[in-house]
Amino acid sequence: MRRFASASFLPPPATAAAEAALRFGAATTLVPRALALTASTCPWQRRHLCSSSSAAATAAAVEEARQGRKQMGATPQLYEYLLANVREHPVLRELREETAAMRGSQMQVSPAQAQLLAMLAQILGAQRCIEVGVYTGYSSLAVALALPESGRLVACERDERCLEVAKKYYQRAGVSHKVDVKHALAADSLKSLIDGGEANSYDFAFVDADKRMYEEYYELLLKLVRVGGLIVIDNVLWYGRVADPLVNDLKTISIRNFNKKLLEDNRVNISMVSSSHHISCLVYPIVIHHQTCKCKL
Ligand SMILES: C[S@@+](CC[C@H](N)C(=O)[O-])C[C@H]1O[C@@H](n2cnc3c(N)ncnc32)[C@H](O)[C@@H]1O
Repeated sequence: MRRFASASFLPPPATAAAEAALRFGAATTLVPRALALTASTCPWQRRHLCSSSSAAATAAAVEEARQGRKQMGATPQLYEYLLANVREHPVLRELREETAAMRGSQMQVSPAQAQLLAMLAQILGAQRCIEVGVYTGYSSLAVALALPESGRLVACERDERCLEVAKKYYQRAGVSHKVDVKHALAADSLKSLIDGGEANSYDFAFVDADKRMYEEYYELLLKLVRVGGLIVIDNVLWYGRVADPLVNDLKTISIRNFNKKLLEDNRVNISMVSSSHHISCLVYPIVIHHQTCKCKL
């Protein structure tokens, strides 16, 4: 039995022309073989927070997040360029702007990451998705927008106030009917899905919540995601800390152990992505309906 596990994401955008193009049509292609992607990437936000990080580096990273330069490894100039070249739905942009003023805004995936998540779901032909760790909804909204009308995204989050923001933007973007919000501890929500007979019925999952629970989420998601589906796991490089033998806090150790487990787990195929902005470009051809398409290709 093979599944894929992969991880992480992205930044925002920009042009009006690009905005209109963001609604992905229903994907129709299913992965032909039983594969599971397990990979993850380091969040752009805290790229300077590697082991040897000084207080100054930390402050720089915080300032960077505050300003929205959330692309790991990107200079301000490169980040601006990324923003100008990533398609971001206008409602995603509004959500990103509202979230920027909120506590924890550095947790939000970047627009480029969200774009990659949405494309992965689209390539998979995903109909049924799960997100663990919604925050204010940026990544979940990006995936929901990419799902067909009949698609469903189970959005697991424990923080009610964050969910209020997320739900507002699901509605604004016209995708509320696709999102099943689970306000509870994510592990409990995932267990409920399994108990409800939904094992092996999901195509795609994104994990972006408490790091010390990754192994448990992974095992639960392996039950829920079908063979040939994809599990994307954020933050597996933990801003470089996993590679620093001098860093041994509990979260870092958990992620290190989790990565080792994935490496040795022959139930899945894995791909560890070191930084989304190192990916040159993924282009997924779509059917264009000339009367309605406003895409600038
Ligand atoms: C990194 S943020 C998610 C960011 C989100 N993917 C986005 O793009 O905006 C992590 C979220 O996980 C939630 N979380 C942490 N532990 C959780 C748990 N045990 N159950 C449910 N949600 C949890 C936090 O409340 C937080 O909102």
